[in-house]
Amino acid sequence: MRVAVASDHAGFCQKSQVVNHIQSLGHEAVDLGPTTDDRVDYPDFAHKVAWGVAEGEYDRGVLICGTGLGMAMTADKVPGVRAVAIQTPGFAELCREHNDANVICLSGRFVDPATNDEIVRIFLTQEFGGGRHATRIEKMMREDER
Ligand SMILES: O=C(CO)[C@H](O)[C@H](O)[C@H](O)COP(=O)(O)O
Repeated sequence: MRVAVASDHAGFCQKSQVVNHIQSLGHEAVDLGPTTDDRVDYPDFAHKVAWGVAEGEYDRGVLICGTGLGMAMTADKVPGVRAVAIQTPGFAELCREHNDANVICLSGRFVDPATNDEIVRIFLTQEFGGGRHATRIEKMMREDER
């Protein structure tokens, strides 16, 4: 898979590790910035990843900020994107199996790097369950067309 990765200043400390981890899992990771830990506005980076996924340039996206919350709120507004803030491996599994998430947003301030690595691994390996979940995703995504 081709995976876009970006952060703000609060997630910058974990971004390189996440990029390296994605590559070690056999995927292509594209770092969309920032290049320093200078203070930035997370929507600028959430938009880069979310639009890249929405337009098919990337298969998945990973965003990292302080909490993951602002990144998720921003990315999820882009049509075609299903972005969620994830803090545990269990939620990572379910956001793929039940919700077919295509962007996850990690916390660089409240979740340790090893846990985020495991979250990313699950995000890139867990399949969508389909069936009853597909019906719900169809209903969810209809809002993007209104
Ligand atoms: O999700 C976020 C905002 O909802 C992020 O945690 C940001 O990284 C955070 O807001 C940055 O805060 P700062 O005080 O500007 O470092």
